[in-house]
Amino acid sequence: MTFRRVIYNSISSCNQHLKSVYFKPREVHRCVAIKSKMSLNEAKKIAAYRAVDEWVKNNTAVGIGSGSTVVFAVDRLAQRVKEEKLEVVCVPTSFQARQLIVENGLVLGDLDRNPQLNVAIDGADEVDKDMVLIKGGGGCLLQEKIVASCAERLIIIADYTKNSHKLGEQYKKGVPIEVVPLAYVPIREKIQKQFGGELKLRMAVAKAGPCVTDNGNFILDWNFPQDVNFHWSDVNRDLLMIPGVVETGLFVNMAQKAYFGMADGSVKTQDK
Ligand SMILES: O=C[C@H](O)[C@H](O)[C@H](O)COP(=O)(O)O
Repeated sequence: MTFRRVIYNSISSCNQHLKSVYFKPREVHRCVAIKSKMSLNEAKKIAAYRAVDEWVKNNTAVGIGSGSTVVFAVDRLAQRVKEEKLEVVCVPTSFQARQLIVENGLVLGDLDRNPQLNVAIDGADEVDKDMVLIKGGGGCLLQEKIVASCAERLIIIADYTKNSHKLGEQYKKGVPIEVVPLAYVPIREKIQKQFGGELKLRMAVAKAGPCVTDNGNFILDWNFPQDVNFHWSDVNRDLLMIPGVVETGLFVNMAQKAYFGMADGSVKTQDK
């Protein structure tokens, strides 16, 4: 097995689609499984580039989100830092984000030294009409929410498949909920009883057993009932009251603006 194949196989037990952006287009063409993602990647790229161009200014601290769309944002940020000699400190939301910052030669910060960020730029699994987000499809919700809460603005970058009227319309994997491992069974039962739906312990892909987050926790993916009109702010608060729930992938009243890369090459924006 070649070194590149080992890397390809090892990318993310939690987030398979990251593979498509870690490999150059030339290599993507060779792999049938990720070839169909090309237009989505172009959509992610135009959204990410536009958001970085509009929101990252000189002498600022920027939260760097996680996932496949953020790869393009970091790429653009690195270009701008080089070309415009921008001074920007980047605070990561995951191990993946930390690696992206370091590998792109950007200045790595942390919340100890940069507790207040000018902006955080992050992806989302779904964005509804009220700008409520589902995040955590790649298992990075906890640090993402902390970093977003420290930023003056949370700017979302995504492709057109994330743009929904109602949560659950496009993203079918449910709301990720990060939980302390020893409590996952009682938490699963409590949520099922209180809200209905089904919760699945997220399993790792290239590892036996469950997906373990950067914080050493498990993830329950809550496939919530589609026929209930949830008030997401209340649901989020109630979920967080359950002992052992560390964080939810529901981001309510956090994002101010979303950029969606569209299939026709345009970028659609949505404001809170
Ligand atoms: O846990 C992962 C993060 O919340 C991502 O921002 C989210 O899953 C969107 O990722 P992507 O840009 O790969 O669609």
